[in-house]
Amino acid sequence: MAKSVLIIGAGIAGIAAANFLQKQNIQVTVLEGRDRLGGRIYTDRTLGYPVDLGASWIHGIKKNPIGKLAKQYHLPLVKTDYDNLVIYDHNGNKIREKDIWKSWKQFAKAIARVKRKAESLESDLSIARAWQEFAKVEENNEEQNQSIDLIHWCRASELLVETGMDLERLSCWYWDEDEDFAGADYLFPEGYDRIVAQLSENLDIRYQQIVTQIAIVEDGVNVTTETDNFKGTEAISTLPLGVLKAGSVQFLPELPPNKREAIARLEMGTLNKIVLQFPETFWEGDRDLIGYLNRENSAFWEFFNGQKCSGRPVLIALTAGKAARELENQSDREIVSQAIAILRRMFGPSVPEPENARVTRWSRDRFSWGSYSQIPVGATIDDRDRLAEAVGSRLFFAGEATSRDYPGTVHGAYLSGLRAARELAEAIAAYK
Ligand SMILES: Cc1cc2nc3c(=O)[nH]c(=O)nc-3n(C[C@H](O)[C@H](O)[C@H](O)COP(=O)(O)OP(=O)(O)OC[C@H]3O[C@@H](n4cnc5c(N)ncnc54)[C@H](O)[C@@H]3O)c2cc1C
Repeated sequence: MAKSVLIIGAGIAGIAAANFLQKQNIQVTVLEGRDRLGGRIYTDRTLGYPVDLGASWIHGIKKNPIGKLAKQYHLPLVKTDYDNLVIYDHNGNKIREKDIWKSWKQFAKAIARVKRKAESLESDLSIARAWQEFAKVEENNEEQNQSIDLIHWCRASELLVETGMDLERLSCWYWDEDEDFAGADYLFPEGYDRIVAQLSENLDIRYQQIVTQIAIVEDGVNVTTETDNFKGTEAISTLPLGVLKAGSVQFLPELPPNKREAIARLEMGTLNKIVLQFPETFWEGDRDLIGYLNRENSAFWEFFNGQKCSGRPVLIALTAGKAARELENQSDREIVSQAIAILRRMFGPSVPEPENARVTRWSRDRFSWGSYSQIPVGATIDDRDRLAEAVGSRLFFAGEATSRDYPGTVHGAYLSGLRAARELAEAIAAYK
């Protein structure tokens, strides 16, 4: 019987899987709920130039498959460096560089101690609790408020903004269990979506097909969308963890208990971006990152200098975790004015109103319900493997949350798509 595979989701995982299978001469149809490609790779061009509202960076270029694709497709890249950083306090004082590096060292020592101590305990605990018990930072820094604030800034930058998860939820045992590629980080000045566009050439992609049911039947898989029915001999689901958690797609028969439990245990973190385009630059344009010593615990710790990539006077405020989710309840105008208020504390009252702004709300996006998956207390890294397991020989799973080694990244999602496609191809070969 001729094979025809259905792939659910036209993010990088789904497109990677489709591309692989089509090259094996297997007929593939991709079903996508949105009216565009890329999922959490989302390049906005409404400002007249590309701005990535989802993924921006290739994290670690060496041997990174996304770096290889960029080279293969001749896509220009811009190198960035998180260490090229400046930090201001709420009175507009610039922190001395040597104080920043001293705090990074203190933070690195403290978090290593926290992790070591936590791992000697019988059960996992949140980073926030473990930090409180074992960091010993406050005791060592009596009367040194700025130094403590700086260590808290490092913690927020490394843990909160990086994972999008509140430290009260984030697992101390597993938060950094993923692997890294070596080398510098790079941005796509023409937009991250160029990668997905290139990979998806000649694929049969059906847009605005919002999947509501995936049923394994005797001779294949039936997929029902809000408007149509599709029949395949096999299927690959790349539905994000947030969508699986929301339960908006029914599986028939029900997914096995170990997969359902893993879905319930893992969580989505939230990272949002507020893109602010100004008439001109008022910050140090050669810096990559501008930090805010957020003593009052506002939603804002970091502003990324978008000028390096876009050539325009653009700052991108990054907000994460609960503060980011709460901010999503407000209007764009209110969110922007809060970001501007923080910039005025850092750079003074002359900071102008932005000419243009774009605001993301990833935790309310019905096609992802969050930015990327994380391991909270109560879940383990094995839950990612449970998420990745095929159901029988017809239904396969991919997506960033299924990646044990590289979760929450574009390269992890891409590799998961290839892994699921290989599993499917092997299953076909086995019953030929
Ligand atoms: C703000 C932000 C910043 C990030 N920054 C980086 C970064 O700098 N570097 C990096 O490597 N990674 C980054 N990431 C993570 C990266 O974007 C993701 O890990 C990766 O893109 C996930 O790919 P995926 O194919 O697994 O999922 P997705 O891209 O979410 O693809 C899943 C697809 O399924 C579709 N879908 C969902 N529900 C349905 C349905 N019911 N019916 C049909 N289709 C459906 C979705 O629309 C989507 O297109 C960032 C993510 C966010 C949100």
